[in-house]
Amino acid sequence: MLTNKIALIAPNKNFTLRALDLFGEWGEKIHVAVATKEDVVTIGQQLSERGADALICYATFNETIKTTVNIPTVSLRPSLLDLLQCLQAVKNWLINNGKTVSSQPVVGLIGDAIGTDAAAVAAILGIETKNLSGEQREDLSEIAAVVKEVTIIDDNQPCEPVSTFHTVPCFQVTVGRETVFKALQQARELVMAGRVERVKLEQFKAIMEFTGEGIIAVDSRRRISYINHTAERLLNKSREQIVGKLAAAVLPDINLDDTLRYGQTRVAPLTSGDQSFTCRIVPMLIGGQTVGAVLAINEVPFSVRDKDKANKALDESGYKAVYHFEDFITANPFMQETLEAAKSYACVDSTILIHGDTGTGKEIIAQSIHNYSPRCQGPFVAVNCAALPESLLESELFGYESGAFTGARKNGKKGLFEQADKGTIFLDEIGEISLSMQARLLRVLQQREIMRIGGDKVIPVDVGIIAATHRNLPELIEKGAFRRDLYHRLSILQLRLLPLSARTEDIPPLVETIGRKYAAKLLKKTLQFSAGAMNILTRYRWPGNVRELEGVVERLMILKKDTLVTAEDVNKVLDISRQCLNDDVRTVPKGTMEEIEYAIIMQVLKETGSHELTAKTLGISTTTIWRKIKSFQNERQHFNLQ
Ligand SMILES: Nc1ncnc2c1ncn2[C@@H]1O[C@H](COP(=O)(O)OP(=O)(O)OP(=O)(O)O)[C@@H](O)[C@H]1O
Repeated sequence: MLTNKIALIAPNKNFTLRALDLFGEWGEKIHVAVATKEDVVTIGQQLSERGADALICYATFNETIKTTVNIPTVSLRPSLLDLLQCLQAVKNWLINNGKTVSSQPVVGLIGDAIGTDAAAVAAILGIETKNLSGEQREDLSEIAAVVKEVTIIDDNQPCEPVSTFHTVPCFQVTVGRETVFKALQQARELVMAGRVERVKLEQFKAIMEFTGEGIIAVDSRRRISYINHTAERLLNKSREQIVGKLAAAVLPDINLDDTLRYGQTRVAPLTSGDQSFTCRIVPMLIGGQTVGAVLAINEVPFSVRDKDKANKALDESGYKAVYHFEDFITANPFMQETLEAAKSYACVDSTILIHGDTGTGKEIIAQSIHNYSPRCQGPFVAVNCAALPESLLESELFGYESGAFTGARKNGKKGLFEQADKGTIFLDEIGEISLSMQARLLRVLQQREIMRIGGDKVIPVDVGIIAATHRNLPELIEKGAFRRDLYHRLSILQLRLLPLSARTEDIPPLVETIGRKYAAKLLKKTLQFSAGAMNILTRYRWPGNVRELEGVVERLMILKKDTLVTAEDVNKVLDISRQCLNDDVRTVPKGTMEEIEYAIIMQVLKETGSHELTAKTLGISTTTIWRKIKSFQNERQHFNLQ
């Protein structure tokens, strides 16, 4: 055990003796060890193990040692004043010996501790130098050929061999007493700061031991730096087995990328043996920089079997989100930023509004947000507000009590808000709901409670709300068709999805991913698209966006006998959609855009007999079909038209 908590690592015996003299003079009992380049790491580690709180290391030793010991180190090298004193003596010698300082008196500098600083100070004094620090001892004879007048060496080089090989005088730059004193002071301050930090750390650890949650800290290099007892118990592993290990090796379920790279908080399931836990991953921030992550592991009271059962129940109810952010293919920078924003939104509980045309991926984003959020274990309930008449939408959303209306179930019915409890409700086509429904919805958003139709009980609901629309809601507000207060409630966090025509760089990767998906589904080989084929695909307008693109790739997959898709193939397949539309347009009477659209939809609906097939034929979603029919009929009613 060291008596004093500070130790010095010196480069040679002379240095040691001088340092010991100084420490003796100041009444300091500092342990001084001599090291070489080869054994300095071992000596540093030994001193640290023997209880040193800080090391003062001679110049270049410090660079080698500071990353190998876990105590602070202070570098001890000649200060500028030390260099100035030595170089002034050299200058005086040159002058006294009749050498002209500025006319080629070559002064050799040897030693890593004096390098560039000495050259700079010499330049100020008008002395020309040559750095010989890289030269080997054996080459000292050659130094004589270069060094015309004087050699200056650092503390690490004894003067003797230099003077043996050539006759020029040798001056040594020594670390002065002032410099040693400053290093000692600095080491003391670091020890003090370290003590304060250690006390804080002990307090922090004590607090961490008292929290009910398992806590694991991970540093920026993804190594586990701390684990509390609860986490040891939950993972059934000891501190020794975990600390210092890579997080990925110990916790393979946990993905730290989003937290360490983007500073995001997220929640993820964590399994250990047959136990399942919920893990919150929070960034560790210092001055706005992410320097690591803290994992808070929460014991959830169900086993893997129960979890499977719960998942099965979710599967059976159909209220399950299948998409994750990775499923959203995009190479467009704006959309990539949108995905990042969506990930951040997933970590908070505010209402999110997604704008985007049909088929741009609003539902994928809504599902991904749910799966990324702390609500991911709960249900994901999607409601298409345009697909249901108002009375039905109301009873679907809020449920009803027994006998609430004729035809109501005997025992009443839970509404979708209740079914989405602890999960997320996705209100698609929110722009289509009536003003009275908007008023009811506003109350739910404000109070997070509902009342069933025919009931008098207030039921609290714990749901995340995501709404989506293709409509320009501020425009609807101006027309009096959408409540401003509801809009403000809904749009706390907003996301905008670009139409496919505004992000054509997404078309090749989407074609590839969709192609692979259908190839697997239809047990076929993947398609190769010629440059001409891809050119047409990227120039097409894609009114039905990604959904339409999916339809085109699926059609190609079915129709193609070989795997190479040419421009002609693409034109043919795109022509089917165009023809379908054009033929129908020719058969409908002239009228407004809405009237023509309505007529086309009704005609295809008559031919196909199903909303799904109509949607597929026209390259739009069933939601859009429902919405267009409904909005056309509403308008007719509103204006009393036939
Ligand atoms: N970026 C994308 N990457 C991969 N698939 C996508 C992407 N965007 C959309 N899709 C696919 O396109 C189809 C339509 O997506 P989605 O239902 O999410 O669109 P939407 O905007 O909700 O449409 P609508 O408003 O008409 O309901 C889905 O099959 C989805 O898988």
